[in-house]
This record gives sequence, C-alpha cells and structure tokens, in this order.
Amino acid sequence: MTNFTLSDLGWSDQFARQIGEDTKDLHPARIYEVQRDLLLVLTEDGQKSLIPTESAGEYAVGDWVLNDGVKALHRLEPFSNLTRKAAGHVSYQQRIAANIDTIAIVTSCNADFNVPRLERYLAMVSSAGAMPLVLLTKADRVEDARDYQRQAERISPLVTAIALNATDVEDVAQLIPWCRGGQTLALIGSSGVGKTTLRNSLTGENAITQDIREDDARGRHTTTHRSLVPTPYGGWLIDTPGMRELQLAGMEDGISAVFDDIEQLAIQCKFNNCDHESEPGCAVRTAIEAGELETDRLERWRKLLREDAINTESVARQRARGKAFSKMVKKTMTGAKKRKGR
Ligand SMILES: Nc1nc2c(ncn2[C@@H]2O[C@H](COP(=O)(O)OP(=O)(O)OP(=O)(O)O)[C@@H](O)[C@H]2O)c(=O)[nH]1
Ligand SMILES: [Zn+2]
Repeated sequence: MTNFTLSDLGWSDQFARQIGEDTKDLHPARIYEVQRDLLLVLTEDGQKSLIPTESAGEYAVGDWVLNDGVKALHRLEPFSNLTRKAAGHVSYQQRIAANIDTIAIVTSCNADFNVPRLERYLAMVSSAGAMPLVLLTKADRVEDARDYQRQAERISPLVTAIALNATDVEDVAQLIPWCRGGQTLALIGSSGVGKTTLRNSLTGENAITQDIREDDARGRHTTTHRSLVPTPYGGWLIDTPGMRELQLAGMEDGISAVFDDIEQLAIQCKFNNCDHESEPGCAVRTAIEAGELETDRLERWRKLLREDAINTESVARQRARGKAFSKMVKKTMTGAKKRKGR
C-alpha cells in the first residue's frame, strides 16, 4: 500500500474546506485501522502509525485526521458516519466506520433473508448518510434469486438489490462501479453471509474468514478487526465483523427515509396527531383497506420508532451521567489543587 494521491484515498473539497489557519501546517491521513493506542493511517507518503489524541472510540476506520507526523491532532468531520447503539448495559453510540460512499447490506438467498432486519439495516445506512446497496449472496444455491431481489427492492425506492455468487470473481465484478476511483464501499451483515468471501473475490487477497478472539480484563470478546483495504479498481473496501444485535438509536431520520411511503400517507391524515388506529380520515388505514399497505409493515415502522426513541433516550441519559461525572472529578481536582496551593 504505497504511492496514493490524496484523491486516490478519497480526499475531497469537503475535507479541504475544514482546514483552518491553526491546522494549515498539518498533514491529512486516512485511518485504515484503529488500534487501542495507535491509529494506522494512509498518507501521500505511504503507511504510517499515529498517536491518537482522543480516546480510541472517537476514531473510526475511514476517518480523516490531520497530523504533525507523530500525533493525530485533529479529526475531520466525516461526510458519512456509520454508528450503532453498543450492545450491553452501557448505552452509547458506537462508531463503526466513516466516509463511506456506499454501504452494502449483505444477506443470502436463504433463511438469513429477512425483510424486518433489512429495514433495520436500511434505516442505519440511511442515517449514516451513505447510499444503500443490498447484496444477495448464494444466488447459485437457489432456482430463482429474482424473487429475493424483488422482495428487497419492494422495501424502498432507495434500494438497489444485486443477487450474486460471492465465490465467483466474474459475478462479483458487478460491484466494481461502487469501489473504484477513490470511492469507499463497506460491507455489513450477519455472520456467515459471505462478506469475507466477497472481499476476497473483490480484492484478490485471502483474508482469514474467522474473527480472532482475544482475552482482556473484561473477559472474552470478538476483536473488532475492521480495516480499509484497497481494491484493484482504485476504490476502497471496509469489511465489518458480523453484527449479532442491531439496536437503533438516534436514527429517526433513517427510519423516516425507509418508511417514506407511510410517512407520506400520515401527512394526509385528517388529524396531525393521528395514531392510525380508528380515527376518521386516516389515510394510513385507508391505504391498508385498499391493499396498498401491509399491516405488518405499519407495525414494523411503529416498533422501530419506539425502539429508537427508547434507545436514544438511554444514550442521552448515559451521556449526561458521564458529563456530570467528569464535572465532579474536575471540581474535586481543582479543589485539591487549590488546597495544596494554600
Ligand atoms: N455457494 C456459495 N457459497 C458462499 C457464497 N457466499 C459465501 N459462501 C460460503 O459461505 C461461508 C461463509 O462465508 P464468509 O465469507 O466466511 O461469511 P462472512 O459474512 O464473512 O462471515 P463472518 O466473518 O462470520 O462475518 C463460506 O463457506 C463461503 O464459502 C455464495 O455466494 N455462494
Ligand atoms: Zn392516520
């Protein structure tokens, strides 16, 4: 990985505009891997490692940082930002990857295919500010993959679905338009759907198909081995480990985008606080009665909005608690310093 220009690396005016008087002497670098105490980056002068100046969770693979050759002093605002609500009892928005043009949601033409889960992923992608693509792998294992394709495309006009055999290099070449000329494509989806296989077919390399496990103080966990890898077509690929749990938080806009059909109907309801239950003049109910909208889809929309609202609140509460704690620590420290100075 050497000799890339900034534009090969995905640099654009949007980032150049963020350079100010105080940062004009620093150099841009794109993160290809976030390690606990180190950021592995790509620059015009090749690969480097930088010392982070914020906690590791503040950086994501794909981010641009400005550096002095040693430290990552400033993180540039990304044009897209893939996050999720972290699993577990501590609620926070976990950054997964940044500056991705297209996010491919990978599922297979088998029992993994699931419309509610696709809707969930699509809301996530839409909130991230990236273009969604649905990849239906294992198309070689079914009689007719077009049925899966139709079901996926029916979810939203935002969806382009491609059915393919991930093990077939020629078939996977259909994805070249999304990973050439400095563009970044990310792959997300459950474990075993073929993300690593797609990556190997696209890049010609042989990435290990299993996640590495490591022990740390908090017990066993799967290493979050996300990295930005070059494709032979001039673009980039980010492979993310399989996500078991996919909770939404702060993604109301993404949900609205995926369920735009319902939102458009809701605008036409007689009452603007309509619950779409039994109110007169409800355009949503009318559409259901006319067979233009499925009750199940209405229910899924409601469920995601409810879940998003609850999770968003718990993330906000956690953040407030964290802030209150740092404030308390700061006050105590200042108090201690003053007492010492006296
Ligand atoms: N026949 C066929 N097999 C496939 C296809 N895609 C993936 N496979 C097989 O399915 C298995 C799982 O594929 P992986 O690429 O490891 O899946 P993954 O999404 O990377 O899984 P994680 O690393 O756990 O997230 C492998 O044995 C692949 O060879 C396909 O399109 N057709
Ligand atoms: Zn209504």
